[in-house]
Order: sequence, then structure tokens, then C-alpha cells
Amino acid sequence: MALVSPSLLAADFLHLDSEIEMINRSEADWLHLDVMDGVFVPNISFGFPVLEAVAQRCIKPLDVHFMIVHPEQYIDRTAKLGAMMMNVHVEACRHLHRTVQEIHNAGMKAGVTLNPSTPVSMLEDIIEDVDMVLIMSVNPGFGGQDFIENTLTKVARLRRMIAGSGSKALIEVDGGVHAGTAPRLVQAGVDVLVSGSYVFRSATPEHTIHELRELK
Ligand SMILES: O=C(CO)[C@@H](O)[C@H](O)COP(=O)(O)O
Ligand SMILES: [Fe+2]
Repeated sequence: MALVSPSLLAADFLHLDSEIEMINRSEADWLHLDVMDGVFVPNISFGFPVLEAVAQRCIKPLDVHFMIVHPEQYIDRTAKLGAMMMNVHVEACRHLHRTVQEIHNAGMKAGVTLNPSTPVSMLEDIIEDVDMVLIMSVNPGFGGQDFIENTLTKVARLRRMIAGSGSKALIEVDGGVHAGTAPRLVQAGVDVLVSGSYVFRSATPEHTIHELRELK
């Protein structure tokens, strides 16, 4: 069984209120929020005014995924939202260890995120200090892309790294997670599934979340 963190990027932005009510009613464990700056990734999503409105209404722990340069500049504002998890990209952080420390000092859990082409070995010297590793299974910037199959090899490699260290880091996978890919990810030992289009474009999103949570 894996936790489920639906990605709000695929929600109907004209009806965010009812989308968040759906998440609140559902069995979703967390809510995943994708922040994009048009620099680190070739797309712009939403920023703090939207995050603040969502945080006021959502009762689920917030799992914020920053796809921006200099995420360290936004640690305090993210903590003020009451976010549970702040995910920063390894590729965006010049001083990753310091950023992880600052996220912890601000009272949040720290997630480190890997692009599809970034090897798990980049985490060897930080794995014991992080609460979660977010493996991107698509190139970040857009929802609705095809799952990259090499993700399963990466998950297995990361599982071995975690087992061989004192780390208790969770493994989260993000991108192209649906009925065709989620069972294999759960089998591979993924702890948290992020799913955008598959959940929000479903005719019965609450049931879809339930089904993802039931996978063994
Ligand atoms: O971070 C991202 C994309 O960069 C994701 O969180 C997407 O929002 C996932 O969308 P789907 O692939 O599930 O539609
Ligand atoms: Fe994401």
C-alpha cells in the first residue's frame, strides 16, 4: 500500500474550491502542489497567492514540489503556509545540505527531487538527512506526460541505498502515475504516489484515489 498525493496541477482552476473539497472528502493522504517558475522548467504554474488560498481551505498535509531556481529563498514563506513537506530539486540547489537544514529548521520535512536524468548516486551523502526522495518519472514542467520506464530501475537502486544506510527516507514518484504504472511502482516499494491527470480527469476522482491507495 502506498500513500496518495493528488497533484492539483490537473485540477479545474475555475473551480478550485470544489476540487479542494473533493480532496478533503477523499482518502487522499496529502495534496501535491507544483510550483513552476518558467526558468527551472519551461512552464509557469502558480505561486504564493494561490498556495495561500489552497492552504486555508485544504485539510490534508501539503506536499509542495518546487520546480524553481533558488528554492531556498522561499523556505520561510512555505513554512508559513503550514506546509508539511518542501521538495526541492537537487539540480536547483547549489548547497543542498544547507537548504535541507534550513527546511528542517523552519519546521518542515525535507524532500529532495531528482530529474529523470539525475542518478540516484547524487544522494549518497545526503540520504540520511532527508525525509523523502521524489523521483520524477517524467521531465518536470507539465502534467499528462508518459511515464519513463527507467523509473522502476531507479526506485530499486534507491531502495538499496536507503536499506544500506540509516535513512528512513520515503520514496515518492511523480509523473504518469495511473492504473498502468501504479501497481508496478507499489510492487517496487514506492511509498507515495503523486497522480494528477489520472485523478482529476477521472469521472469519479474519490474512487480513483481509493483504488490507488488499495494497490498492493
Ligand atoms: O511535477 C509534476 C510535473 O512537473 C507533476 O506533479 C504533475 O502534475 C503530474 O501530473 P500527471 O503526470 O500525473 O498528469
Ligand atoms: Fe510534482
